[in-house]
Amino acid sequence: MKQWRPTSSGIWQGRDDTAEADNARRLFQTVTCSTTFCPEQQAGDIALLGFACDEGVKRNHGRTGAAEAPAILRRALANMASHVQHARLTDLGDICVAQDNLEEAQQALREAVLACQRAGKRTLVLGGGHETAYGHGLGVLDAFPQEAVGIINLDAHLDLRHAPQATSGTPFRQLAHHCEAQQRTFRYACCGLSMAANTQALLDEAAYRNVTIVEDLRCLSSPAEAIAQLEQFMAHLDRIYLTIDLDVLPGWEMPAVSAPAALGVPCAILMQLLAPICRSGKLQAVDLVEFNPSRDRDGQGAGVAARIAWQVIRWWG
Ligand SMILES: N=CN[C@@H](CCC(=O)O)C(=O)O
Ligand SMILES: [Mn+2]
Ligand SMILES: [Mn+2]
Repeated sequence: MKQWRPTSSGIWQGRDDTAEADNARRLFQTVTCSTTFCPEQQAGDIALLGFACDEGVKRNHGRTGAAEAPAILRRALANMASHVQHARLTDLGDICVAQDNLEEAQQALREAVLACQRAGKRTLVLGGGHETAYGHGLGVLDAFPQEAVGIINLDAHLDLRHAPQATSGTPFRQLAHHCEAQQRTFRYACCGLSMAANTQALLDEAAYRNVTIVEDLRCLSSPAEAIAQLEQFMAHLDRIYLTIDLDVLPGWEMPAVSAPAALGVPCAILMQLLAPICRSGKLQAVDLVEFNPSRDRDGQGAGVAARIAWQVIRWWG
């Protein structure tokens, strides 16, 4: 796979406490890394993939920098504790974009995800703008052709844009078209949506596609009601693909994105929404997208993003 590269040696590093106790381990000590892309030969329950891509955000007229996210997020995860309950991670490297060819990179991500899922692993993809979701989503749909696969997007934006080419604003419109072509039902929920950040045209498209919308205001005023709405959506699914656009968080908590949210759903509430999704027994794939390290402040955003990823891994185990 020409778009593939292994993770640089030296990324998974941290503080070594094992002289204190054998179980005083951190993720850098329990992750397995591979120098070739062979998911079926790797131990581990969760395949970690990076999508090193700026092209989707660039085409969507946003602030680029998301291509650096996989490396920065791995570094931020490396020093976090690895408990016995954790699902085990295997790092299967990055998919990169060659010569601005986003479509080719999304296809490479789709194939990599499918290979991981077929090898019995769940997939955790870090990086890129939300164009990551087209490749990741296709891979998950391919892996379970006969099952009801639902997408839960934690995001201020619907990303159902109509555009002449793929961007970070189009992935769910593209997945809807894919489902149509395959005569599959498109099952999509967007949670944390800001009405102020989505045009009437996008809301009309969402209504036409029967999208479940949980507004940011609902998440803030009544997390329990937001969870009930998500549980109703999940009840009809066999598998869940969860995609976390970090601009769902408030800008003060997550400055490191292309489009920081004025209001947003704070991490503490987001965790309450994540718990039932992660514990549903249906969660098959997760990604964290739109993280832009060049806009971070003192590593704050990286820390928040890594904590969310860590929590998913913990609850997934
Ligand atoms: N990934 C999607 N991003 C948003 C960006 C919004 C903005 O730049 O304000 C979108 O396309 O709607
Ligand atoms: Mn998005
Ligand atoms: Mn967004």
